[in-house]
Amino acid sequence: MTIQWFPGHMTRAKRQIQDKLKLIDVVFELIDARLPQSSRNPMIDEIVGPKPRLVLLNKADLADPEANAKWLGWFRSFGLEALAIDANSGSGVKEIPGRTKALLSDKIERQIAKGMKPRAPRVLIVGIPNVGKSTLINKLAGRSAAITGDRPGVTKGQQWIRAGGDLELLDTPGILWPKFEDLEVGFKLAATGAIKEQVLPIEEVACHTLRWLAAEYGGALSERYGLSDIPPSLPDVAAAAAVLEEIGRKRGCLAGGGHIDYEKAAGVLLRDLRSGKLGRITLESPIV
Ligand SMILES: Nc1nc2c(ncn2[C@@H]2O[C@H](COP(=O)(O)OP(=O)(O)OP(=O)(O)O)[C@@H](O)[C@H]2O)c(=O)[nH]1
Repeated sequence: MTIQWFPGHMTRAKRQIQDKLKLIDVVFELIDARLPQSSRNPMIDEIVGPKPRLVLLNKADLADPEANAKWLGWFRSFGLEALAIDANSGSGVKEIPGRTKALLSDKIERQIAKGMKPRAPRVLIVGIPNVGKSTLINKLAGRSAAITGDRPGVTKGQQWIRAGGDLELLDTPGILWPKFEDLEVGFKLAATGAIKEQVLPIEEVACHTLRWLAAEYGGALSERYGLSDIPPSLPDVAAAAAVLEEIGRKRGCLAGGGHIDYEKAAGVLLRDLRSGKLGRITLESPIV
């Protein structure tokens, strides 16, 4: 589902999350490991405020392992606890309850000092559409998933999900808008499937993607499509279109009259990127 974000929607989304923050102990900020910058909400610090937060780089299985390590270091340098996970397979997910408790250790110690039995931390998962929020909820809940019923103060219809004995999750995650501030960000979000490709012309999305890929992963491109060496810098969209044409030719994406069907070629490239067939790829590096 692609949401059309207008200022009114953004204000409402922000307000809904801030209402839920009153009920929880910790926020899991889910971002796409392939686009840790562009898949973040630009107002996230303001929205979450001082509430403890765990940043989860999801889809880490599709992202470049070296880049994952760099990004984790980058988040930690800003004092944010961060983990790389794959909510689909569950890799890294087991570490989440322990990290959550570590984040809340002061609060837990205070409860113990008062003779209280520390309760399971209450969690809200937030992130942009399609980043894997529902997949993570299901994975965390696993077979021990149990809806614990309405509690006072919880929005009508909203429930807590018990994840093992360790966490309680609000069943409806907070949906945030991504960073739309420039067209390049839009192209990256479309390339990874975070926004529907119909929003932007697919050939343009593919050409922009080829420019990023050539810079960092030219070898993977040449290998996958049997292309001769691609220069690391494709100076403009026309140069990228020439590479797309070559991919189309190699893959038999033909329109009438022996012409290349660019739309088809773009579809091949983007499907390969999203499914990991081009290898593990991250489309942006931390700015240091
Ligand atoms: N490869 C990979 N795919 C993932 C991972 N997590 C989620 N996905 C896939 O990403 C897609 C979106 O996942 P969802 O859990 O529906 O995402 P969501 O954030 O709940 O989406 P909305 O309901 O649109 O807000 C699904 O096809 C998942 O299978 C992951 O860690 N790795």
